Amino acid sequence: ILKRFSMWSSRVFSVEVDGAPRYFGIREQLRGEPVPPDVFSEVQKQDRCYSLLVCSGDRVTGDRFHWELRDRLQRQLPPGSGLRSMSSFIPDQKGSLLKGYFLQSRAGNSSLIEDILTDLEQRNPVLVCSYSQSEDGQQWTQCLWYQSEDNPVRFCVVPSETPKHHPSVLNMINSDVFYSLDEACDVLKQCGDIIPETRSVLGMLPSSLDARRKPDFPVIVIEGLDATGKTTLTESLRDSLGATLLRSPPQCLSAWRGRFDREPPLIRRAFYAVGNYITAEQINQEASKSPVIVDRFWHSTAAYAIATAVTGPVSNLPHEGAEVYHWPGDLLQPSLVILLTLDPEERKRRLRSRGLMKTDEEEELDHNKLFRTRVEEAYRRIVGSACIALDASPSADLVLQQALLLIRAKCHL
Ligand SMILES: Nc1ncnc2c1ncn2[C@@H]1O[C@H](COP(=O)(O)OP(=O)(O)O)[C@@H](O)[C@H]1O
Ligand SMILES: Nc1ccn([C@@H]2O[C@H](COP(=O)(O)OP(=O)(O)O)[C@@H](O)[C@H]2O)c(=O)n1
Repeated sequence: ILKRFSMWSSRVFSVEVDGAPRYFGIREQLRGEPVPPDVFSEVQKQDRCYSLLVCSGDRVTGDRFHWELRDRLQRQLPPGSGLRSMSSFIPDQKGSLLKGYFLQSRAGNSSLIEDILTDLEQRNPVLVCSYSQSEDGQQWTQCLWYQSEDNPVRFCVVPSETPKHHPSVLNMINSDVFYSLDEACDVLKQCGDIIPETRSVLGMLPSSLDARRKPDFPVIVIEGLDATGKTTLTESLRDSLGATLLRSPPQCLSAWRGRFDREPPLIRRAFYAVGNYITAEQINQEASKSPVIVDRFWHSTAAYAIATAVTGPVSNLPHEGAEVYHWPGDLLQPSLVILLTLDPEERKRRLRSRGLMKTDEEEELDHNKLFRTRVEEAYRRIVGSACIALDASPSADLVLQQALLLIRAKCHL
């Protein structure tokens, strides 16, 4: 059966299944040489390629398996083989995204890869297809790898149109970014057996949450990348305004933060989302007595989640105004959000001068300019409680003065 197997831009190809195109996006290399412009044209005839997609019906176990699989493949694949993250999706259809990996084995080590795949297939729900090239190099055969040539889908690699939405956007709502407390709690509740700490985290939620109650005093959130000066400014604002200083995630969750930072995005972001709701309740209580200053809140949670889920240039981000940038309907909205902006070199200098251990994410922010640009742009696109950017490069005292001017103008303090 000859099927259209179309290459989309540089790293996505599609196979028409029952007349509908199912796209396969090879996103970024995890090991081996950088992903060539046209991944299939670089494959030598004697090489074998495999697409390996996690199809678990339960998203918590599926996300955790996908997360663990990456480490396992990076450790076990034979030298010389290529490993790249891969997604399969139906263009612009929400919830259609399957995440997985694209393996390329050099001649001679296919059997090693197939031993790994056999073991995986027996233990977990994965869809594995193998790809082989025809002698003339014009055609490819895709088939379920254990069926070898039993059910081949033969196809040609031809250019195809670009779907409107980047695949990572399709499953973002309430998987990478949470828009209600219930959605975030549902994910943590599903983890109860595998991560006992979730019960303690959920136990920190107040019995009644009135997150949307209008606070009596102004609530000012300070946002920004690591080492832009949030801690310094929030502490000075607390002293200058006689305000209460809170942060998200709240102090009561700090014992479990490291544990959830090791989890896949679905679980990690649910943890930070619940943290925002606990902080919102603390804000409500404190803002009945004095102004409240908050160090990070929902912007941090949403901007980092969106920028992590999407790879590549800023143009891959969901478009401005997309649903993904909307403030959760059940979460307190601050009176003002100040986004500290800083030149990357000055930020690195401050990071070094502070000397604290860098988290993986901070490492990523440092050497991955694309990621940093996506975070900064995602911050700016969030609506509901838009950010006002404030240049954090002057001295700490000058930044404080600028922030006080903004607060007095916007919050009449
Ligand atoms: N306006 C500023 N000018 C120079 N250095 C600053 C300024 N604000 C903060 N710093 C220093 O930069 C480092 C990071 O500041 P910090 O407040 O911890 O940032 P964040 O909380 O955003 O990570 C600290 O060593 C701090 O003393
Ligand atoms: N409300 C929040 C706060 C932090 N976070 C996450 O935690 C990271 C910041 O952790 P951090 O320890 O560097 O924060 P600070 O050192 O800036 O306080 C962010 O990059 C987010 O990924 C979040 O998702 N939601």
